[in-house]
Amino acid sequence: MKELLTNANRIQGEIVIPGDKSISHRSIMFAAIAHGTSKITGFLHAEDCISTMNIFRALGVQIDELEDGSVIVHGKGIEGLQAPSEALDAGNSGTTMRLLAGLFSGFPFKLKMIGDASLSKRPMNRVMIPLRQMGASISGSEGSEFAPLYIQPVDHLNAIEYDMPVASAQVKSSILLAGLTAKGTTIIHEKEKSRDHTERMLRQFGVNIEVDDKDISLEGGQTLTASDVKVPADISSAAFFIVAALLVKDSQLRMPNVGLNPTRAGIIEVLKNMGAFIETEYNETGLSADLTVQSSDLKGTEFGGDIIPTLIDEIPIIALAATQAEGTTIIRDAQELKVKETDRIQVTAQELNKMGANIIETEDGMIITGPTPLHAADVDSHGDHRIGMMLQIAALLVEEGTVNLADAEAVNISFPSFFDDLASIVD
Ligand SMILES: O=C(O)C1=C[C@@H](OP(=O)(O)O)[C@@H](O)[C@H](O)C1
Ligand SMILES: C=C(OP(=O)(O)O)C(=O)O
Repeated sequence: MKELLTNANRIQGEIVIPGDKSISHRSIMFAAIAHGTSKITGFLHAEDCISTMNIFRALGVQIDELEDGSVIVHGKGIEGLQAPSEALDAGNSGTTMRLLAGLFSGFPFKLKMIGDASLSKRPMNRVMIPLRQMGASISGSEGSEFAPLYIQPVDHLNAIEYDMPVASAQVKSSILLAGLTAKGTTIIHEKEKSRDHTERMLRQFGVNIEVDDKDISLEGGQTLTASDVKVPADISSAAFFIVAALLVKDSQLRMPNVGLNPTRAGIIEVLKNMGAFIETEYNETGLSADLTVQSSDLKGTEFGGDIIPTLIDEIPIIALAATQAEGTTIIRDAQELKVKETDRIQVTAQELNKMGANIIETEDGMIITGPTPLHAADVDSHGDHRIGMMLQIAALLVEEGTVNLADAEAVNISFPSFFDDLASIVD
């Protein structure tokens, strides 16, 4: 149990948010399968990305971590990777397991991928079904769709044309990475646009990939060329500090260089619709911005549909903001939350309601009525990093008593310095 910070007077100053998790994973993957040496600056040194890094080390790739936090990857090309001597451990990371299932399906050696208890309960048919259509030999534990995953070498993969049944960047990326080693042109049609880091970064590594809004195509057999990657701050991590500064009175917080790729920036739009003061000063790439946030009086809102994939990981912290907003907030079309590290609809409602919130779970989201004062309670992250961080921000609003968090170490999955960074800006 960790005793959380409570009763915050104000939040002031500037905070450097750690690197984007989605981009950090992909920077290691693409640099490892590229020819030549790539330097990654702003890399996220957190458990999920370390799982990805260790997997490529086990495949024979030299990866150096420098003292200034940057990472040098000595790429070997896809054909240069070696068969590992042990099972590859994706830890808690869905991104690692699903993207690499696609990449490894075209490899000439057999592999086993394992994960922790949470990852071993997350659905893998969403990648195994299209990968089998491409000719992959991939199966889950004892005929199930769950990890450990077993991949056997096949003669070759064939490209497919695939209509995505679910909005998921992990599924899209898995198929694209299998498409790299497949014969023919892989074509994907998305119903709702999911984060496009894979498409942008493959292009940066020299891959010819065509993107026409929700239609993507990539020809197999292409090689990657080393490229340096500058990872911006993670909007999904910044989200906790944004909401903290909005909800704690008399606050003003600046966060430099936060990634605001349009396929990830839905939280800014939703919070602004709720009345949030958030200033965005974009840099020249148009994909990241310096953010300034001030305490704001919020009102309830409704959202669903296409915006959901652009803020999927931020829904627990948006739900907390909604508990402090005037009126009702309705979140729809977010059923994907049920298959994250926890069922984030159920756990968000259960844990915040313990503190006095009024959240009703629905099949595909939540109905939240505010504002409700939050009171002390013992709460639990259930091993989910985003739930743990959201509950610490909730605790800042508790005026009396102690809030204890079970399984607080979960924050190490995406944001190891979270508690220390927060303490440095809270009065
Ligand atoms: O591709 C990625 O880096 C991610 C995609 C999303 O998952 P889904 O593809 O399952 O929606 C997101 O929730 C996850 O945190 C990271
Ligand atoms: C869902 C998440 O990650 P992953 O799917 O990679 O485990 C997350 O970080 O919120």
